[in-house]
Amino acid sequence: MFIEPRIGRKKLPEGKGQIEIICGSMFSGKTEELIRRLNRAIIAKQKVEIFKPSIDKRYDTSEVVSHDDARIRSTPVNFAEDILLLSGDCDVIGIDEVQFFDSQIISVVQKLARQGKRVIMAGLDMDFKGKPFEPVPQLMAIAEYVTKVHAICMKCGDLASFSFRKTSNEEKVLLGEKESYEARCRKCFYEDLT
Ligand SMILES: Nc1ncnc2c1ncn2[C@@H]1O[C@H](COP(=O)(O)OP(=O)(O)O)[C@@H](O)[C@H]1O
Ligand SMILES: Cc1cn([C@H]2C[C@H](O)[C@@H](COP(=O)(O)O)O2)c(=O)[nH]c1=O
Ligand SMILES: [Zn+2]
Repeated sequence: MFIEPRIGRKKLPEGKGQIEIICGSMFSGKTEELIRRLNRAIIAKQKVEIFKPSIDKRYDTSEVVSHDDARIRSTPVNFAEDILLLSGDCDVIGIDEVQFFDSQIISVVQKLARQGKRVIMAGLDMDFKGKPFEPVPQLMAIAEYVTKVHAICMKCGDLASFSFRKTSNEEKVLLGEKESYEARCRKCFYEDLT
């Protein structure tokens, strides 16, 4: 389990922020882990702002919601730059579904960390073809802390790192949950990839 290197009521000094990213396949617990870290920051009475891309309307238009219905308030935004404008003087920033943001997200999170903020993101590291899902690989490179979580393969029960798409749609972005995707291990993913 991720243990915060520091937490408390004092603001991080200017320039001493940090970037954390939680990545993995669908159903691997990224959103649950993001909510867990944000709730602990709220308990520590830190000022927390949470964002998600406004295209993600799966379970709720404003809340961040896990597949198991864990929920936390959030602000939907259209562009990465909106996060800079809306984060104000908060201490901690949470961002879910970070794979759907434009490439500006990289400079945005770097600026926030240099302002002394703790930035915690969750997102898919690979798409339905098993290819890296930009901008997540670049965010992993600049993060101080990278956590990769795993789901359970729906075919064999091993650990899963891939998101298998069950429909023939070839668009990279296709919102969905269990009706359209299932978690798979490497073997079971490539066996059925067309
Ligand atoms: N194949 C699976 N492997 C693991 N958890 C699953 C699976 N299918 C459904 N779940 C549920 O999904 C929850 C994780 O949801 P969530 O945090 O939203 O994942 P993610 O954000 O990575 O898609 C688990 O606690 C579990 O209840
Ligand atoms: C693999 C893959 C997924 N998506 C979509 C499907 C879901 O709406 C989200 C991922 O949600 P989760 O919280 O990680 O379960 O992304 C997509 O658009 N394209 C893909 O290749
Ligand atoms: Zn498998």
